[in-house]
Amino acid sequence: MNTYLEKAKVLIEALPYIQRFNRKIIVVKYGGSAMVDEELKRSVIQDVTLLKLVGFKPIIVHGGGKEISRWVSKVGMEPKFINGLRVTDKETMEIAEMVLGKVGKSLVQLVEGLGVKAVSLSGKDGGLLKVEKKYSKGEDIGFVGEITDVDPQILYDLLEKDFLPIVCPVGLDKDFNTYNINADDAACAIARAVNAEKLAFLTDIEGVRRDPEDPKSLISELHVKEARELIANGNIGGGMLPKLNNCIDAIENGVSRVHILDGRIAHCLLLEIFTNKGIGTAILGEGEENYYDGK
Ligand SMILES: NC(=[NH2+])NCCC[C@H](N)C(=O)O
Repeated sequence: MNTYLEKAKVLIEALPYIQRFNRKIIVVKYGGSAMVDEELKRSVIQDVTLLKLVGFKPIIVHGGGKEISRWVSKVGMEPKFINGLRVTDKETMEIAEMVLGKVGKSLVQLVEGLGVKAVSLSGKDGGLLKVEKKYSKGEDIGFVGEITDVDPQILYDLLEKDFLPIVCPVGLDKDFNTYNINADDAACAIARAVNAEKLAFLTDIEGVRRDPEDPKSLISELHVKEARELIANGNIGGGMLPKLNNCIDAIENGVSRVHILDGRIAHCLLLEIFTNKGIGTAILGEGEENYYDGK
């Protein structure tokens, strides 16, 4: 096939997806290596901006990457751990909130640079994320919150005005104290609350593996039922387990498809969303077939 035709084929493969996801909400959990490496960062932002410009409604939910730890040690604080979890005392929470705010604005800057209007906010804004204090095996780990309620109105308002919302996982409890939230949990809760068409996690692994030790055992499509079986049989590694549980939770609560993608691959979002085969793991609801037969 001549190369012009080949290029055209790549573009036309995207057509059914552009049609299908037009005006649909796609929540992207942005974290891991893709946040640290400048090249990758640019590629993620280009992808999300492109999704916006072809008519989807992306929402970014981001973590702080390694930036929070970096700033904690920069100000000379000793990180404290309980059960392997960092304790978020008042000072740590203050730094986390500052760093997350700064990360959000740096993403806004990149998106604006590509000609799309973006707004960064935290779960405090507009009462977006309400939390209660979370304990780890009964131990107090400080200002770490579990989401109890989501009010997505602020996101709808921003989307309606054509802004790209960029959310950091900080929320308030019933007494209006500030808490840090796990970014995966925040992305999942937001995707559920807005009935997102898609939720995509950018991670540091190719996707879900059939054998946790074998990088070549990537599962391209996984139905929730099979995902539950893999978990029950102990076939899901420690880091993937909470993610996969989040994926199942999202699918069971109205999100059509969840994607676990390798954020270390440049343009993983475009490769997943605009091709038939994708590059990561797509998790589908019961009885759902692939949309297209790949022809
Ligand atoms: N890992 C996979 N098998 N992905 C398939 C993706 C299909 C389609 N592009 C979608 O976004 O839904």
